[in-house]
Amino acid sequence: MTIQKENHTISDIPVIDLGGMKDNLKQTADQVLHAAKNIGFLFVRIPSEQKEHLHMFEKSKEFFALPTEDKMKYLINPETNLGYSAMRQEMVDTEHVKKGDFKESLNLGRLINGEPQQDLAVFADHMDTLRQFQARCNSIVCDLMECLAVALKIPEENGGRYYFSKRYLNDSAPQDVIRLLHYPPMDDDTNNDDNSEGKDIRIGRHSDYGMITLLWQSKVGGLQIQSNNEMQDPTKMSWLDVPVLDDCLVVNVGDCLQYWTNGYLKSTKHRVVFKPNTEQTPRYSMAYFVQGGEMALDPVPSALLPSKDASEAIEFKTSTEYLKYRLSVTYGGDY
Ligand SMILES: O=C(O)CCC(=O)C(=O)O
Ligand SMILES: [Fe+2]
Repeated sequence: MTIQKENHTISDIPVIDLGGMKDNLKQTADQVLHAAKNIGFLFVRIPSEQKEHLHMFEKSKEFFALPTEDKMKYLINPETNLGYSAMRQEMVDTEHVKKGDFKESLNLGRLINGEPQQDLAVFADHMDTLRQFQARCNSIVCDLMECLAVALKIPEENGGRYYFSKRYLNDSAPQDVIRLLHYPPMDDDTNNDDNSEGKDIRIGRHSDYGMITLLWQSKVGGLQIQSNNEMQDPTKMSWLDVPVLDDCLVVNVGDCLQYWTNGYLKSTKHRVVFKPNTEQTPRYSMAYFVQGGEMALDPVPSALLPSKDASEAIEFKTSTEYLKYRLSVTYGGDY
C-alpha cells in the first residue's frame, strides 16, 4: 500500500483543540482528518484542568522503581498481552535491530466495570487513578472518532458522526491497552553497533497495530516519525523529531485504521532514540492503544476513500486476528 510520496516537515503535525468541536465541529473534524491522512500524527491540546495523566505518570514511575523481582511477578501473559515486559524482552523492529528494545513496559488491560482483568495488586491503592485515566482516554478517543467520521462524511444510515465511536463503545471484546513505558539511561549494555540504522535506539521502528494511539510524553523527547514511511533501506530513511509539548498529547493512526480506509489514513512508522544530552536521562511515556477488538476490518463507508488495491490480499478479518499476528513477530515467535 502506498503511504506517502512526499517528505514532511514538523509543521505538518498540527496542534488541535478538541474543545473546538462544540462550536465548530466541521472545522475541528477537518483538521483531524487532514493530519490523519497526510502524516498520521497530530497533537491534541490538554486543557489545564485535566490532570489524570500526571497522576498516572507518578504511579508509573513508582512501579518502574520497584526491584526487578517485584516487577517480574507481573510478567506479561502471552495470551492476553497484559503484564510486564522486561528490558530487551520486546523487539518491535525485527528487520533492522538485532537486540530487544532498551526499555521496560507494563501493559494494563481495560478495566471492565471499573475492575482490572489481571493481577494488579501493585496498583490496588491506586485504582481510582487508573479508572479516571481510562475514562479520560475513552473520552478523547470518542471525540477523535467523531471528528474522523464527520470529516469522512460517513452517511447517516451507516451511523454518521457515531460510526466509529458506536462500534468502539459496543465492542464485545475491547482490547484496549494502557502501556506504561520506561526507557532507562544509556549504560554498558547499550551497544550502538548492533543496529543497522546506526543510531541509539530506545524503541525500534514500527507502526502501531490498532486503530488509534494516544501518547503522553514526560519531558524527555526522542520520539521520531519516518517522513518517507515506505523506505526500507535504513541509510535512506529520514526522520522528524516530535517535540515534547507539555500541554499536548500525541495521537497517531494505527494499522487497522489505515487498513479500514484503504490507506487513506496513514499509519506512520516511528521510533524513539536517545537524543543528544538525554542519554543519561530516563524517559517515561504512556500509550493508550485502541485495538479494535472483535470489530471486523471492513472498509469505512466513505466516498472519499480510494478503492482497495486489488493486489492486496485480505489476510485478517478482525483487528484481534491482526494484533495476534503482529505480537507474535514482536516477541520473536514465542507466542
Ligand atoms: O515512548 C514513546 O514515545 C513511543 C512508544 C511507542 O511508540 C509504542 O509503544 O508503540
Ligand atoms: Fe508506537
